Amino acid sequence: MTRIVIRGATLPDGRATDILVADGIVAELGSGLSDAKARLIDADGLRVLPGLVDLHTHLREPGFEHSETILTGSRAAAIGGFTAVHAMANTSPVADTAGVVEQVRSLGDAAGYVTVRPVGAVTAGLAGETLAEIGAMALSRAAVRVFSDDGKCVSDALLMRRALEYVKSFGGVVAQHAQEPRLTEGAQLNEGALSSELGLAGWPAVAEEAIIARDALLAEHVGARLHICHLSTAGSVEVVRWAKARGIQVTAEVTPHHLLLTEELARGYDARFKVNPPLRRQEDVEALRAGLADGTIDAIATDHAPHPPEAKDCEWDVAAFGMVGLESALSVVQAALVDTGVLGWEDVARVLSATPAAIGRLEGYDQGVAAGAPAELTLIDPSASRVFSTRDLHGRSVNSPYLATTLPGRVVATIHRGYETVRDGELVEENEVAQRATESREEHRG
Ligand SMILES: NC(=O)N[C@@H](CC(=O)O)C(=O)O
Ligand SMILES: [Zn+2]
Ligand SMILES: [Zn+2]
Repeated sequence: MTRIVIRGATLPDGRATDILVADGIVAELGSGLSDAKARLIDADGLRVLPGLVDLHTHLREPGFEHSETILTGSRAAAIGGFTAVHAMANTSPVADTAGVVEQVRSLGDAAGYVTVRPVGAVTAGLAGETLAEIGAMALSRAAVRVFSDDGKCVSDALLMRRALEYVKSFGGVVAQHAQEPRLTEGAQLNEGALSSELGLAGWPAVAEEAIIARDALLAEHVGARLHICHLSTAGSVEVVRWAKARGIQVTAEVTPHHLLLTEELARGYDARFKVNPPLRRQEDVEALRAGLADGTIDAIATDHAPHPPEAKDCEWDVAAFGMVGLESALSVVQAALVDTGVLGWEDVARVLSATPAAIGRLEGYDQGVAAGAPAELTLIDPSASRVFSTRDLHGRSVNSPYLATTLPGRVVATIHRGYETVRDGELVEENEVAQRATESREEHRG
């Protein structure tokens, strides 16, 4: 197994340390560490973070491999500093049975860049009519804990109640895409002065807030865990704050793009900025940042949503909703939150690693960067700056809203299960990573 010495890294809390990685774990922290057999990484000026965990990634396989595959999406994740992702269920076939989630999980294991944890659908075929095989997916080898019809809202209150009752029995969580369907028919962008001016159908904040309020009350009634996907409005932050004060088991995520970008970008009709939920107003951005800072919002999740050029290089009203986000997430978080003084790096470690792992019931991420923890680490250079381009995108799709803009920070190395997936700022080659992944699985079996 690979041994790695990271020399002179800065921990999230600002202390400097060397780190010895051996046998898949963080073996030792301290100064003057050396090991004749180890690979040496000079981390002078670099910040070490616990491996990032994404609660909300669209990997598109099976079924939409021209947009992304489990391998290409895993590579995009690794170069973004992630060591685990939760793969959304809106594939074809839908991830609504044990067979599909086990396939997703094992393709992720074989690729070896990140831990791929499948999200199970709440309803069969995402059709919103009958429950999916929730129990079978939970008991399967994929051990699914997060269930979501993301892309669609579980709008039927009785089905939502039944799903919450079901997941409660094994400590799972329902992750809701909060969008009241009747209030958002044909919606193209945030509802307000801009949607009127552009003459496009608006997506009102109340369509999100009403579902969050309803589901928080259902979660309270059932005594189950509820998670809210991609919170996007100031009102949603207030509703979640109220629900938490009431003791309801609700958690919420926000995307990097909703923390940085606003609806004004829709003016150019460039469909790279078309996303669901839509980009909102500057007031909403401010409220989302404040919600993260005060703990109302628990996690940042990318909602990486790859789409091929034919679905994006077209008129705004027929273009697909969604933007890629894995490769840019940490830079956008630095720009929106760290460089603006809203969060420190310890907070970043919490909202991008420990808390999303806890919500997904993913083990090994509760200790942060500490001796004895699994070797899931990200080394970043916060002083770097780059004009973001397609060369920075490693998935199959290029629908990034950040192309040609300057973003701070850069991932220099990512370590997953004790081996490098990113080295000197470049992805480690596929065969090498797959080989290391196989070795690591064999060691853990033996
Ligand atoms: N976010 C998006 O705009 N699109 C997502 C679906 C979703 O997250 O709701 C997709 O699957 O493309
Ligand atoms: Zn969604
Ligand atoms: Zn999504």
